[in-house]
Amino acid sequence: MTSVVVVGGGLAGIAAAVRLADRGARVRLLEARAHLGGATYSLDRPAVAGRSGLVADTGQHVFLRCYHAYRALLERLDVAALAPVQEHLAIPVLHPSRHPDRQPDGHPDRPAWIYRSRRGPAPLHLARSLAAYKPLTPLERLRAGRAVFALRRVDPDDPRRDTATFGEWLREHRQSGPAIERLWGLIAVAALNLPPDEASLALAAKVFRTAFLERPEAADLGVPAVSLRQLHAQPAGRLLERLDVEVHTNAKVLAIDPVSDVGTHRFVLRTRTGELTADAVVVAVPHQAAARLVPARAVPDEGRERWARLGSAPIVNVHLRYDRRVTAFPFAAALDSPVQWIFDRTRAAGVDRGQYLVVSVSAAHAEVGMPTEELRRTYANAVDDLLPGARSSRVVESFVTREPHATFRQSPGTAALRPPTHTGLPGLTLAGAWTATGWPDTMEGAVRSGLRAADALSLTRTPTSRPLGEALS
Ligand SMILES: Cc1cc2nc3c(=O)[nH]c(=O)nc-3n(C[C@H](O)[C@H](O)[C@H](O)COP(=O)(O)OP(=O)(O)OC[C@H]3O[C@@H](n4cnc5c(N)ncnc54)[C@H](O)[C@@H]3O)c2cc1C
Repeated sequence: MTSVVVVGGGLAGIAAAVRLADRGARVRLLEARAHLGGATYSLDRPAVAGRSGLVADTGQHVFLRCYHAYRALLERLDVAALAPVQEHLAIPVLHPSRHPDRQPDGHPDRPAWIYRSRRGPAPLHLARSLAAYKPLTPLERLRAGRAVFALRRVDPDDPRRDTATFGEWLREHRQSGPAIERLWGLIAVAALNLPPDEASLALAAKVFRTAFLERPEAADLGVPAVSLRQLHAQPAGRLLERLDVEVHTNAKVLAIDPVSDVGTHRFVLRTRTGELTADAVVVAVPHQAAARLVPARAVPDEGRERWARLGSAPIVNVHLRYDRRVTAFPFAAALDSPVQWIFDRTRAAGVDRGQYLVVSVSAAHAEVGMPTEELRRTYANAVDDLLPGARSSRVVESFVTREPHATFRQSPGTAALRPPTHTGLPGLTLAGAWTATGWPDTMEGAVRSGLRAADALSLTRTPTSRPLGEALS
């Protein structure tokens, strides 16, 4: 039986381990931290003086109906029902009431909506929503419609598209500053973790084409109804155990040494507590860690140095717990506000009284270093401006989670820096949302990369009743 070590227990490593176990390999998964889940994890806030504790995700995660590999993994983990996808895309877009000029119908509480029509092919399924989108002027809406059709002709896989920013392309296509901020940026910043003026056109085209321009249902939004720990780490631990995968947490791999033996390779992996050997290795760690870990015989120095140039971009979440219910929206985007997106996480976090809202701030280069008190004050005030119900409520608990290296920096030029699955050493493959998946740094990219890295080891297939995303990698 081929023995494989998967290094890294994020979604890429979990997907690889499941696939390899399905293929009949003896699989061990080594994870540096105390838990599986990688970037998708949760922390416990203790109960204090009559207030219950809660489980907070360190970063709010959403997904789309077109995340086929990720959703197949949820199915395999038996948790798909805990991550419902809306029947039809519908995103309320809030405005602070102090901007009456841009209020839809002059009503302070009524949001604009980005939604899809129930009938009609893509991208016409967005026509009604765009025609009624009051944050843009009628001329801006018309020009946005034309840009939608032009974007269909941008091939995300064409390397020339990775030399320009999305912002440059939008301006070339007559999108005004407000249109970029109030429409395109709303999606692009959340999806690419960079503003349009810094994000790669190729990756933006991938997002907009896949989500909005090819299939009408593709962008229906999924939001976990439980914590990320309940959705990923815990069920993955259970499934891997059932599949006889040995999971070692607190097991940081310090070195991987290939050992050649008459034409075949074996690998010796060193951790703080000892060594283990394997026939094959999937390295599923973030790019900074991979650059240190992957042996030079697998990828030469200049290749690994390129990975460092992928850089990183931060995401900050501000968590606000109110003494009463302040909004009926399960989530909303916001304009003209420091708030980008806001999510009601009350039930998901196990909060039984009041309402627990999480503000998610992507491309948070300025915010990541701000003092916690300033972030709490700024965002609580901003939520007051967006949700009148919040003004008459009291914030009973607030805290901030920061992920300085949430994603790689998805700017032009990154396509050439992302490595393929195969390395120069047969038996050692790469996975991770940062590798060349064709997708941005997302949960979908992570799962796809893990499946591909497992398949690239070319183990013989053994029948399994519930294969994980066989057609997807
Ligand atoms: C705040 C935040 C919000 C996000 N929002 C979204 C979203 O809404 N939608 C979306 O699709 N994506 C989102 N993402 C991105 C998504 O989380 C990632 O793309 C995905 O989880 C990456 O998975 P991965 O397995 O490639 O890497 P990781 O999750 O980083 O896993 C790598 C694992 O390797 C381990 N490791 C590192 N070094 C070693 C070592 N030497 N030995 C052993 N183990 C090691 C790490 O501890 C980690 O567990 C978000 C990310 C963040 C941080």
